Amino acid sequence: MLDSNEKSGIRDLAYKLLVNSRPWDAVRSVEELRREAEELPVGLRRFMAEARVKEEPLIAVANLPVSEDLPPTPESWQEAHRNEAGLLEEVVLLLCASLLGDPFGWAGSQGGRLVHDVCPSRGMEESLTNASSRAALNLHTEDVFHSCRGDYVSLLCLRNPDRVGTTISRIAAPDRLRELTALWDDRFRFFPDDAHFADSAEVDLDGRRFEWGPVLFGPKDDPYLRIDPDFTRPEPGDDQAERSLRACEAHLADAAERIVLEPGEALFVDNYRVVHGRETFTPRYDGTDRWLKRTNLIRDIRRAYIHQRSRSRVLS
Ligand SMILES: O=C(O)CCC(=O)C(=O)O
Ligand SMILES: [Fe+2]
Repeated sequence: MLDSNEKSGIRDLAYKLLVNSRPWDAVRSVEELRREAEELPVGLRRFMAEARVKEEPLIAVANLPVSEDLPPTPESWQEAHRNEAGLLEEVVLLLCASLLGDPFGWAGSQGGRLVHDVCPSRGMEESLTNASSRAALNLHTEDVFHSCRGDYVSLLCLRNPDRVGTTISRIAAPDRLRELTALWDDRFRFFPDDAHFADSAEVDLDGRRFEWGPVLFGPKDDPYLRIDPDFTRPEPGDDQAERSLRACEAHLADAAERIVLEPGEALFVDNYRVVHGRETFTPRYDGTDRWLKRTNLIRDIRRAYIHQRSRSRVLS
């Protein structure tokens, strides 16, 4: 929890960066943001450094600045982008996030933007994207399909008047999964989610490029996790893998908790240790809807450069 001096210091820093970087382009400014993050309050920097080395599953920072004259919640990310809605908050998120990792984007997701707007959109209410509302987002690893998926999903809340919960879960008792050895094998196909098919979500899974891999990997006693029930499929006929996958999902469902983000609160979700999702809600579409800014962070951007074969933070 930041105190009021720290909060206003962060506001001033973000504001200064923004006025010196017009027109705003997060990709162009990201290196400067990392440098300027050294001006953030020392308590925050130490807190984030410690959380990073300890691989804390969830890192919460409260009392970040949000503009008093925040514009109405946009009805889509495109509208947010066009109107540059919530730029100060975008810079605040990027500053804090860059203490943990390197922000990056996906060419096919929200137009390659580094910072996404999470707000309910008309026509998307039941979709499997973060523009949904009436349908829940199941607990998932972000961008499960890709070996360069983020190490963290960073969320900064601008508005959440109906106290809609973000759901989170992790492997609470690794021992209970010990028998499910299939989870450690490359017996699972991970498909891109619908957010990567902006205008063509009707492309069925079979038409999407996927990666093979395990659901559990890394430290045996406290494994990393890769799972998204909607986009993870064993090979047809591999009943053991299928059963193990369902058991793992049930384990995660049992351990699920909800976190209600408040305006000015940021949550950094370790995407290797924690799955996240969202409860259902009724969209308002009156400018007062729930609104988050979100960015993906990778701990070593070189993983992305190697995949991309170029120094680009926007992966395709
Ligand atoms: O809206 C939320 O709380 C999380 C949505 C989500 O899964 C995401 O943006 O990746
Ligand atoms: Fe997500």
